[in-house]
Amino acid sequence: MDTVLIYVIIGVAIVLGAVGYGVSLLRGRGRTLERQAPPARPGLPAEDLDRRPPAGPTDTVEAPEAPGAPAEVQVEEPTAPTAPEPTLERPESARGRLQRLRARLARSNSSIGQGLLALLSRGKLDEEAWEEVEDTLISSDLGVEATMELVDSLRTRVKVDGTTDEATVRGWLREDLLALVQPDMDRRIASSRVGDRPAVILVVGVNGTGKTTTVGKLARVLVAEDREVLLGAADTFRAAAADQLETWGARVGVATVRSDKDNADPAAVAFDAVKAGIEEEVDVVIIDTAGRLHNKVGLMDELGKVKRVIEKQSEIDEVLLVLDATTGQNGLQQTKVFSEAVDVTGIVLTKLDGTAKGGIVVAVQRQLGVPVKLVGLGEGPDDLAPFDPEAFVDAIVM
Ligand SMILES: Nc1nc2c(ncn2[C@@H]2O[C@H](COP(=O)(O)OP(=O)(O)OP(=O)(O)O)[C@@H](O)[C@H]2O)c(=O)[nH]1
Repeated sequence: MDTVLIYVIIGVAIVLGAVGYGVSLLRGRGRTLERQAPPARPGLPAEDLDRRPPAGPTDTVEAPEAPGAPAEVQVEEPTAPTAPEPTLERPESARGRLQRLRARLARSNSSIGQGLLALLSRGKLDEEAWEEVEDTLISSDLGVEATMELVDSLRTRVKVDGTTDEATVRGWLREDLLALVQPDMDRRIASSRVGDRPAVILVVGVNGTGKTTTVGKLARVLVAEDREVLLGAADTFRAAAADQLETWGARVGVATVRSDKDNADPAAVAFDAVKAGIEEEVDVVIIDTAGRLHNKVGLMDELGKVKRVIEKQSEIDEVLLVLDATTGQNGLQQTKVFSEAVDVTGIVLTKLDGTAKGGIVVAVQRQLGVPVKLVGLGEGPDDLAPFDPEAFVDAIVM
């Protein structure tokens, strides 16, 4: 009986040993298969090819010749999976943007210019004709005061010179319009470090005017000028605004300081953004704010707090007010409240591509006493241009 038991134990031991060996073989094979699987290659768009390091020759290992085996077997060494390289866009440089967008400007404003030239070049300019000139200018949102100035100047010139030659009239119109646009205003944007801190730009305006988009586009303008930029998502009212801003920034390698909480305190986000900008020694911090503020008191309170909190660490170098050109004179009324809450230093006039009322440039500068510094001429990422009075007037009268 004992002998039988011993044989059984020996038999079980042999079977277990064989099973264990088999399992270890399978495991080892599994590992080999994993290692050999080719790593997924991250796809890189064509324009990014120049950023890749030059590819080295493929490592090939010659297998020892085995009887009956093919002459040469190439075994590809598995390459370590590489993290996908961020593909950064190269924004268009600021110079020449308005020239590129001139056609859009001309398309929206040509009715003013052509209408005026047609009227002014008429043989005889009677009272009725001058009234039509006035109406055309007022309907372009130029404002009554500026319209009167322009018409008075043109009437005097026509009277003194006695000509209605089209080229001459065009020249006068160009000169007078340019004077109204005030070409001498300083339209530079504060975007360089001031001493040992970054420049700070606060962007304000009614909701839907294009603030977040403008902050994103402005970051691109500044990146193209080789500035190091940091964004602050202090529009905590609209949940998607921070994501939107972050996406704009990521496209050109610009970081965004934001809060993960909905309805976080915008002043706290603005504070953190400026703090990070100082620590990281960037050139400029741009802060987006919310526009949906129910009343004047709410607006004053919130923007006032954002401003005060930022100023605990740094001066604010630029307050850009974003205004939708298609809202015309009504939009202007709304913006007055903003200029009372913070000292606006420049205007961004968006959606100028969608209106035939380019006169709003003159009206807004007169009303707020600050220059239009940037104009939005489309939804494309590089459709924001520094405002150039001459190019603007040329697009109207040419
Ligand atoms: N055609 C045109 N559309 C523009 C321009 N600028 C902005 N937009 C569009 O305007 C819309 C509103 O832009 P946002 O940047 O979201 O507006 P916002 O002021 O940040 O809005 P809130 O966050 O709600 O305050 C978007 O569809 C933009 O693409 C422009 O210059 N031309």
